[in-house]
Amino acid sequence: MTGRIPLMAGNWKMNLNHLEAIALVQKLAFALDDKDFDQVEVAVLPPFTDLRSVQTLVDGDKLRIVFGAQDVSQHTGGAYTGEIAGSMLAKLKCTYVTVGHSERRQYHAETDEIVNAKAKAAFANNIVPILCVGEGLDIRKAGEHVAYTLAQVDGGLAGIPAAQAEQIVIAYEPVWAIGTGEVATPEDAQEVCAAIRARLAELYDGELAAKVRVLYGGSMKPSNVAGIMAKPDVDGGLVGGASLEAEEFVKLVRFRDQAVG
Ligand SMILES: O=C[C@H](O)COP(=O)(O)O
Repeated sequence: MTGRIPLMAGNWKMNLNHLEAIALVQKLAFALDDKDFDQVEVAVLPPFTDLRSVQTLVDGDKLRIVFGAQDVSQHTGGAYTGEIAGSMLAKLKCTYVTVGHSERRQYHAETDEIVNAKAKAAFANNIVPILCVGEGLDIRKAGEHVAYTLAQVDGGLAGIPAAQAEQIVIAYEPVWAIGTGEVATPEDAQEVCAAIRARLAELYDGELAAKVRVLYGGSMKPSNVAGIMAKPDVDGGLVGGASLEAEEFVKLVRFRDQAVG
């Protein structure tokens, strides 16, 4: 984690309405203190319908929690019913947006080309993409997980210049570990996160690779966070289920206080 500030990002997925969103952010703000925020960047990624409420709360109370969206259109605007443009997210002061989450790839047929276009749409609006990559169970069983994940990294970063790539966050999320309770071992997470960093060094250079934060996601919880975060190439977590309860998420932010499971 050399020189990189860990990022703990709560991906709320399709959970919590705007009132529940306000309540959760207030609980997090109450529980976390400056020492936490000095050591870890804390982000929430609520559904689109919550973003304005979260922004108003964060701005009004000058909270150190940052926020972002779970998806962005590859288009800039116009006749794309149901889509949300990057400029709209920028207007709400989103810091981050996830692109290529496995649930988008699986249920919405998002290809690497689309994910790449979405990453570019985010950068065009000064929003940092959290590029999600990771293999399914069949690929892991076949021993192809590193190659498969790196191909997604290549596809997601195609044509993205170094000045933007150095800001990106990459989240390694083995699909078989998402929402299943089946967590990857710290060694599994380290293997792929290190391979992602090595690929960044090949695509760009070592200095850039050393700056980029690579997160792990998949059934991260207080009982396993310390072991995973102890690995040198894991710089944080993209957390689903455990980000919906303030008490759990605060424990993940305070990963240094948790016992190694
Ligand atoms: O984006 C978050 C991941 O999909 C992990 O979700 P999970 O923590 O519920 O397994």
